[in-house]
Amino acid sequence: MSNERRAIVHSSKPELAHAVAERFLNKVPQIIAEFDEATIVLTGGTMGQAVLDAINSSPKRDAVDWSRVNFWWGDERWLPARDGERNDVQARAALLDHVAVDPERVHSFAASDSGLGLDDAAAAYSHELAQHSTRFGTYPHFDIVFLGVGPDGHIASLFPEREGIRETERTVIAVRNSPKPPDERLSLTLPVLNSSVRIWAVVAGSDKASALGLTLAGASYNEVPAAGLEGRRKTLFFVDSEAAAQVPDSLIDPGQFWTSADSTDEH
Ligand SMILES: O=C(O)[C@H](O)[C@@H](O)[C@H](O)[C@H](O)COP(=O)(O)O
Repeated sequence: MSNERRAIVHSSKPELAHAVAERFLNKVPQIIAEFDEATIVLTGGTMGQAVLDAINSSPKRDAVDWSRVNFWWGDERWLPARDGERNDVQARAALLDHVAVDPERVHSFAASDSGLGLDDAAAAYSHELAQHSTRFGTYPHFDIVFLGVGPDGHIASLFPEREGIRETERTVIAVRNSPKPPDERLSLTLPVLNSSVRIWAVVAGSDKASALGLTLAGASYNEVPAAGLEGRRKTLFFVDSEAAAQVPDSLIDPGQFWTSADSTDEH
């Protein structure tokens, strides 16, 4: 199957969040029907949370058998377990606390008050991934990886011109001196993110236009980490019109400027 990579443009941030939520709510039941479970990697950041909020407010929310959904995170901020800036705390507040998830299927990174050091926390998550790996792998099969993209092109906690973005052996890294606060973070590495069947990057705002343009024009991933994204089947950049300002026309989905009513299309 060919690997597709393209941008799907929505007119505003709320439209964008709503459309991605609807797509998710159509896709996940199909995945569960076929494989008996669905495995999702969540992201931090404003659009990641906006999508979870939109999923939570959708009338289709309760049509999903949430007890069959496995949740992992692409990255985490190294903060205490209850800190409101943690990605998992935000995701729980936006969605996971409102649906009947199976707690054993929700895989948070360790917190800074867990008693583990940062490197041990990275090793622990790596171990947890391996425990749920497919037959030959060191991490699970992922159906959908959600990501945000920073103004510098970072994804998860993989930043431009840092070692982490070039890591190919480890599945999880500890990040220190992060350009985006907090200073310390944990992140899946690019090969793990790219192992997903689908990558859905959700990107909004004019401050992301340059990074997104470079990403889709094929910049080096060392300089623009998002340019290294390549899911096994589809790599979709769901964007608002401000973020799309520098994307070459040929890479914009022909159904561009979809309204939410059009977004039930399934790929
Ligand atoms: O923990 C985090 O901060 C992230 O996972 C990070 O990679 C984020 O997704 C981007 O920085 C985009 O964030 P915004 O959507 O808030 O710009």
